[in-house]
Amino acid sequence: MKTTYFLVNFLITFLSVMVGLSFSKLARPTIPAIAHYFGTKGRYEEVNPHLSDDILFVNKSLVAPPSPDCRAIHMVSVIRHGTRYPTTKNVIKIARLFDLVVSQASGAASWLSDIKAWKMWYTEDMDGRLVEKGRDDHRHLAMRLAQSFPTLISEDHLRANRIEFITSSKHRCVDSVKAFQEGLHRLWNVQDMDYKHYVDDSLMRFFDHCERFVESVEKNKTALKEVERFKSSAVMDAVRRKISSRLQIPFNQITPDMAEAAFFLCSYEFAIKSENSPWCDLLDDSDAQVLEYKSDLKQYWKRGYGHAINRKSSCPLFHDIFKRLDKAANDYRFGDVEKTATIQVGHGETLLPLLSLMSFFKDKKPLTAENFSLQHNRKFRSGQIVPYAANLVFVLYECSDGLRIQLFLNEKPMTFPKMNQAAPLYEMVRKHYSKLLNGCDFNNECNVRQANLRNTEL
Ligand SMILES: O=P(O)(O)O[C@H]1[C@H](OP(=O)(O)O)[C@@H](OP(=O)(O)O)[C@H](O)[C@@H](O)[C@H]1OP(=O)(O)O
Repeated sequence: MKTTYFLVNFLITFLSVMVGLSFSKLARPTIPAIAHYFGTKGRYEEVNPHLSDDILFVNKSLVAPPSPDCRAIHMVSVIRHGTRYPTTKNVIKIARLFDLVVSQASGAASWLSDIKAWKMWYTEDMDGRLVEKGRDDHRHLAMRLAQSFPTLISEDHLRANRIEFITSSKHRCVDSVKAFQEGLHRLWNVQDMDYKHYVDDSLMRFFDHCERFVESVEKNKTALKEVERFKSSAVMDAVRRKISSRLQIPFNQITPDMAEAAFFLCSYEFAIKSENSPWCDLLDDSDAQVLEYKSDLKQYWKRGYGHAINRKSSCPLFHDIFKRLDKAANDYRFGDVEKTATIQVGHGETLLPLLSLMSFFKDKKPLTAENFSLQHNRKFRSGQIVPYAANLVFVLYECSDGLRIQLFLNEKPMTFPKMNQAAPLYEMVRKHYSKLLNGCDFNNECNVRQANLRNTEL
C-alpha cells in the first residue's frame, strides 16, 4: 500500500515536471518581448501586426479613395529594402560578444546554457545583404500594394511599361526591387516578361552625393557626439551593470558596444529566422528602451533633424517626387497619364531625411544624451517609421473638385504636417511646400563653400 502510494506520488510529480517543462517550452512566446524596440532592425510586422496572421491582408477601408468620386491617377512610392543580414561592422561586434560570453560567463540560468549552445553563424561577407525573409517582405508588399491600388499597379500597366522601377545600387536594394517585381509576376502568373529597373544613386543614395553632408556629418566625428555621450551616460551604465551581473562578467568588459551587440543579436535572430533567441533573455524591457534610444539618437543626428544638412541632402528626391506628380497631373489634363506608378527602393537613410525635410515626426525638443527620460513619448521613433520594407506612398487622385493627394506610411494614411485633411487638394500641398519646391537646391545646399563647416544647426 505504502509502495503504491509513493509510486503514484512519484508519477504525479514526474508528470507535472514534464508537463511543466514542455509547457514552459511551448509557453515561450514566438515574438521577443522587446521586439517593438528594435528600431531600424525591426520587422515590418511590428508596425502592422495583423500581417503575422495574413501576410496578404489589405484593409480596403484604409486605402479607399478619399471619396467615391475620386480616381487614383498616379503613385510614387519610396521603399526601404527588406530584412537584411547585419553589416560587417556589426558581425564583428556580435562575434566578440559571443566569444566573451562563451569564455567567461557563468551561472545556472537555463538561457545561459542555451546561449552557450548557440552557434555563431554570421560571417563578415554577409555584410548587409538581403535575406530570404527580406525578399518575401518585398514580394508580399508588392502584392498588397497591387491589391490596394489596382488601377495603378496592374498586369496591363506592367506589360505596357507604365510602372517604373528605380533602385539604389546597393545589393540589398537591387535584390529587393527584383523581389518586388517577382511578387507582381507571381500575383498575375506572368512568365514571359523580363524584370527591368534603373539604378539611380543620385536619387536613392543622395546622401553619398551631398558633399556638405559627407564632410560635416558622415566624416565628422563630433556630428554624432550625442550618441557618444549617451554611450557613457548613467542609464547606459545601468544596462551594462545588469548584463554584467546576469552573465557574471566584469562590468568593464560589457562595453556599450557589447550591450548593443546583444540587442542586435536578438533582433537579427528574430527578423531573419523568426526565432525568439536566448540572447533576448539578456535584456529586459528597460534595457531595450535605452538601446532603442541609442539607435534613435544615431538616426536623429545622422539622418533626421539633428543637422539641417541631413534633411536638405534629400532635396533631389523631394523634387523628383513632385516632378512625377506634376507630370501625372499635366498628362491627365491633356489626355492619358503615361506612367501610373513609380517604385523607388532605397535605405532608412533615404526615407528618414525625406520625412524630416517634409516635417514629419518632429519633436518639440531635440533628442539628446541627457533627455532620454523626457523623450518616452517622442514622435521620432525609428522602429515605427522605418522598419525593414518601410514605405512612403504618395497617391494622386482626380476628384470632382480637382486633384487631391493622399500619403501612406507603411500602408497607413498619414496627414501632412499642419494640414488636418486626409487627402488635401494637390495645389494646397504644393503651396504648403512652396518654399522647398522653389528652393531646396542641391548645389546650394550640398556644395561646400565655407572652410569652417557648421554642424550644430537644428
Ligand atoms: O548599424 P548598421 O551597420 O546596421 O548601419 C547601417 C545602416 O543601418 P541602420 O542604421 O539604418 O539600421 C544602413 O541602412 P539601411 O537602411 O541600408 O539598412 C546603412 O546603409 C549602412 O551604411 C550602415 O550604416 P553605418 O554608417 O555603418 O552606421
